[in-house]
Formats: sequence, structure tokens, C-alpha cells
Amino acid sequence: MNQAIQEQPGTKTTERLLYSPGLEGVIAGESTLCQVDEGEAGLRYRGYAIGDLAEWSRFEEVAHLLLIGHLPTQNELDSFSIRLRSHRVLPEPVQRFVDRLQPGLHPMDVLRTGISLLGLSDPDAQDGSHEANLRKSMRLLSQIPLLIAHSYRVMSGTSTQKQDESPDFAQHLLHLVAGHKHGDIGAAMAQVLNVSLILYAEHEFNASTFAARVTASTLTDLHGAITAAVATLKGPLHGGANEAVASMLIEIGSPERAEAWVREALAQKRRVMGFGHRVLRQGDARSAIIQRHAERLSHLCGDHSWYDIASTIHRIMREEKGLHPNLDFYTAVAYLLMGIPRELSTPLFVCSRITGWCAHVMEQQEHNRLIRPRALYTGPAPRTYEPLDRRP
Ligand SMILES: CC(=O)SCCNC(=O)CCNC(=O)[C@H](O)C(C)(C)COP(=O)(O)OP(=O)(O)OC[C@H]1O[C@@H](n2cnc3c(N)ncnc32)[C@H](O)[C@@H]1OP(=O)(O)O
Ligand SMILES: O=C([O-])CC(=O)C(=O)O
Repeated sequence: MNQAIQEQPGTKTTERLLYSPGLEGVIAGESTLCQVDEGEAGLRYRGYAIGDLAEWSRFEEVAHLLLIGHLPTQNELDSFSIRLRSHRVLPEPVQRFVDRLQPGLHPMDVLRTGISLLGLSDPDAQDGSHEANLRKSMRLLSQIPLLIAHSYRVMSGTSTQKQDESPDFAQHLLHLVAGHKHGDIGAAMAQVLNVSLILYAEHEFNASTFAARVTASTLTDLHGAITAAVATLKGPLHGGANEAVASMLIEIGSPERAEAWVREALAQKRRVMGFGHRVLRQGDARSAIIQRHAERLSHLCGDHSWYDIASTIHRIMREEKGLHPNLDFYTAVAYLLMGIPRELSTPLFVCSRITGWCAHVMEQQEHNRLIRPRALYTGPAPRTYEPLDRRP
């Protein structure tokens, strides 16, 4: 038994087992994918610092790092990108599902069901080998943006975008979800989206990844594990927080209203979305990176209002609660500036986290042990069974 865990506040030991509500502080498995550290090292993917990856890489390089295991050479990146582009098509049954969607559905629910359907059409559906899982992961990485964009367009009754053949993942995604963006501002938006995809790609045993690993640990299929992960990400305590932050910024509307709004929320003991973290109690290294990009994009767009509302909330939360923003907070500012519909904020998270999820599913299945913890029973003491006709 791990001594550090025993010392966690709120943990109780039963006769032989340890209990930590919400599994806080529990090491639930091993992983080579990512190191979450609040200290100097910050966050690292397979050993590489998040700051370096965000500064220098294309998202496809990070996807290659997580899925294949190393940063690609130029040749490897070219063939990885060509493979991704070749998968930019939705299978017929999925396209039919999309074409019949009605307005009013949440894009995360559509995505969850759509990914499950993609599993039915996948040519490797019945193959659970590592090679097949890698092929499925690559297909999902390309199909998910199309699924999100096409279904959003059907549900909102907007016209179909002209096909964008850009080889660059972030540029293609921006075109799909926010339309064509021209000139320097378009290039800057694609660059910030690229950074946000890198920051969102992986974060060890967060709730959605853990859900994927629990599902994968029964040796079920990859699409099933990813469907569970998408359902888990949707909640506002996890990935759904980026949409909730966008809603909050829109509701506040102008920088002058921000301080009163957040003080009122705190007075009513409401949670302010985009703040706090189960593990990163001293701050989220990713937040400072996306904040810097959101501020730069505000200058370039000549629109400071979202950023100013956000920085006022940030100041009050620090002063009043000592809480730090997490990755979702300033990401919402960047996405609003890009013209991304707020309901697509969490689906965009999926476009990136699919890499981390798939890498975890493969890692889990390669060193599998069924994930099956215990519960601390708190129900009634043993009692006598009364047959139906003798119950009062
Ligand atoms: C990509 C991601 O998934 S990052 C997380 C995204 N989620 C959010 O932004 C939602 C808002 N944040 C939260 O709800 C929480 O901070 C969580 C769920 C992320 C972490 O929660 P926990 O580890 O369970 O923290 P916990 O609930 O113990 O909070 C500790 C204290 O901080 C307070 N607190 C935590 N987050 C917030 C918040 N966002 N707003 C106001 N108060 C908060 C709690 O009320 C609690 O105060 P108390 O001790 O006076 O009761
Ligand atoms: O680690 C977590 O609990 C949540 C998070 O920041 C992420 O999934 O990126």
C-alpha cells in the first residue's frame, strides 16, 4: 500500500483496502504517455515539454508522437499526413445518419453516437490487434472533424462548406468549423488552433481517458472505449467546461459587467467554469500558453472584449478564491475570436484528445489487467428476507 496515498485527507482504510473519494491521489495504473507535474517540469508528452511542443510543432507531429511513439522525421510526417488525408471521408451509413439529424441535438451527443456508428463501418471492426487499432485511430482522427462539421451544418441548416484540401490538420479543421478565414488573421487563427490541439491532446488519467481505459481493459473494441470517453468528456466538470466558459463570457457580454457577475456567482456559491483542477492545484502550465495566444489573437482581430472579460474574472478568482484557470478558460476566448460556435468547443477538444485516448487504449491492451476496484459498502446491515405475501 502506498504511504503517500494513506496520508491523503479524506481517505479511510477498511480492514485491508484503502478508500479515497473520487480516487483522489490514487495511482490507478502505469503509463509512458504523459507526465503531469506542477513543478518546473510542467507537462510532458513522452518526455517532451509541452511548451516546446506548442511552440515548434504541428499537431500532426504530436499525434504521431502519441500514437506511433516518437516525433516523426520529415518523411514520416509526410506519409502520416497523406494517410490522414486519405481518410477524410465518412462511410455511407454515417453520412445517412448525419443527413437525417434534427435541430436541437447537442453536438457531443451526436458525436458519441456517430463514433459508435463509425465502429460498425470500420473495415477492422473485428480486429483488436495493435496494427488494426492504429489504423482505426488514424481513421477516427480524420473522420471526427468531418462528423462534427457536417452534423453541425445539417442541424443548424447552414450551407455546406466548399471542400478544403489543406494538408494541415488545424487549417482544415478551422475551415470546417468556422468557414474560410482570409489572410494573416486566418493564418494566425490556424496557428492558435494548432497550439490548442497540442495542449488538449493528452493528460494522463483524466476522467475521460480513465473511462476509455476501464472500457478497454475488458478487451472490448477501440470504438467502444472511445464512445465511453466522449460521453465522459461531455460533462461540465471535465471537457464540457470549455463550452460553459464560452456561455459565461457571452452571458456577461461586456468587460464592465464582469466583476459584478463573478462576485455574484461566488456569493451564490456557484462554480465558475474554467477554474480549479483535481490535480493541478498550483496552476495549469497549459493555461499560460493559451492565454498568451488568446491575447495575441485579440490584438490581431482588434477585438479585446472577450479577453478583457476573461482577465477580470481571472483576477477576481485569484483574489477571492486563490483558484487558477485551467486549460478550458482562455481556450474559450480563443475559440470565440475564431468564430467557432460555442456548442462545438467540446467537440473540438475531442478532435485532439482522440490521439491521447487511442494511445491509452493501445497501451492498456498491450499490458492489460482488468480494471476492477472495490466499493466501500454503506448500505443496510444484514436483514431477514420476507416473502411478498408477508411484507407489511
Ligand atoms: C480539461 C479539464 O477537464 S480541466 C477541468 C474543467 N472543469 C472545470 O473548469 C469546472 C470547474 N471546476 C471544478 O468544478 C473543480 O475545480 C474540478 C471539478 C475541476 C476539480 O474539483 P475537485 O478536485 O473535486 O475540487 P474540490 O471540489 O475539492 O474544490 C476545492 C474547493 O475549491 C472550490 N472550487 C473548485 N473549483 C471551483 C470553481 N471552478 N469555482 C468556484 N469554486 C471552486 C470548491 O468549492 C471547494 O471549496 P470548499 O473547500 O470551500 O468547498
Ligand atoms: O486532467 C484532468 O483531470 C483534466 C484535464 O486537465 C484534461 O483532461 O486535460
